[in-house]
Amino acid sequence: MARGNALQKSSDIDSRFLFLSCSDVTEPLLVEVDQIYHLACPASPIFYKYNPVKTIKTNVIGTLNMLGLAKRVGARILLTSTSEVYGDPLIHPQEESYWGNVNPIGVRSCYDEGKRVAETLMFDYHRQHGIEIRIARIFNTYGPRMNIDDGRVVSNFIAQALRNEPLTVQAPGTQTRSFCYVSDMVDGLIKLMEGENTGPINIGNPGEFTMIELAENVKELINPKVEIKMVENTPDDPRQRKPDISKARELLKWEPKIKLKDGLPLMEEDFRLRLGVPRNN
Ligand SMILES: O=C(O)[C@H]1O[C@H](OP(=O)(O)OP(=O)(O)OC[C@H]2O[C@@H](n3ccc(=O)[nH]c3=O)[C@H](O)[C@@H]2O)[C@H](O)[C@@H](O)[C@@H]1O
Repeated sequence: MARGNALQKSSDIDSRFLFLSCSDVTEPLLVEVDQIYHLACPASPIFYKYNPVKTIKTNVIGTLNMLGLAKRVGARILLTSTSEVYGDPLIHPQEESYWGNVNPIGVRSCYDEGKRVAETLMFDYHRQHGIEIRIARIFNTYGPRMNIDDGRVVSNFIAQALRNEPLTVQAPGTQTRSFCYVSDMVDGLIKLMEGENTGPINIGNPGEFTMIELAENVKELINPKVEIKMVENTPDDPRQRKPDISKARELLKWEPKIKLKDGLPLMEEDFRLRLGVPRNN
């Protein structure tokens, strides 16, 4: 639990949590904490590309501020890095020793290179100041309570199927992703924080799907009549992505439990409620 100035208790959410009003990781944060989960920065490409300067500030200045806080109070800090540090990967599946294939000046760089700098800062503070660090490389994650208009592929397809709108597969549709259910992800992050390994450690589900396969799965599950439409893609979209999770299995004794075919209906239920589309519609 955090204590400090600018604290505001939330009455409508779990009483174990306190929300910090005026909190922005690009500003110094004066609180007392034992552990820091540094999750900051939007992860949806639409959102992180909307204000790329703010995205890279969050990754660089935000990480410096969180490391400064960790140093001042002696806290352990976990950074949620990303599979995007591997860029458009030339080895498959991706293991942590791979240095990646990233465009340093592309439209995704604010996020990809931002997270790469964040990893560098974590290790520099660890080596120079002895800060206890943990780095997770998160692969695509989905689940209930995701923003309906988040813009990422799983939420897009589910919302489109429920609204009876075409599922927008970005060309060529053969690009792959590996989707991890949110409760598996949270479990992996807590195990990493509580364990003895700095990482980086891949946390993700190695089940790999093309975007056409994902669209077909969603169509079959939610709306067999919906159209699948090929649309233009955005620059630098990685062509393949699948985590090698040997390290997570061995060092954290963690592996995902929920397969995509079991996780999608849980997300569908939540989206139906929020979009007001009952099952018999
Ligand atoms: O979900 C995540 O956790 C990841 O989301 C993004 O990575 P990306 O894989 O590009 O996420 P999406 O926007 O969901 O795209 C995945 C694939 O689906 C395709 N897509 C997306 C949206 C859509 O409507 N249709 C569609 O075919 C994209 O072209 C891409 O190939 C972030 O950049 C990652 O850091 C983050 O870890």
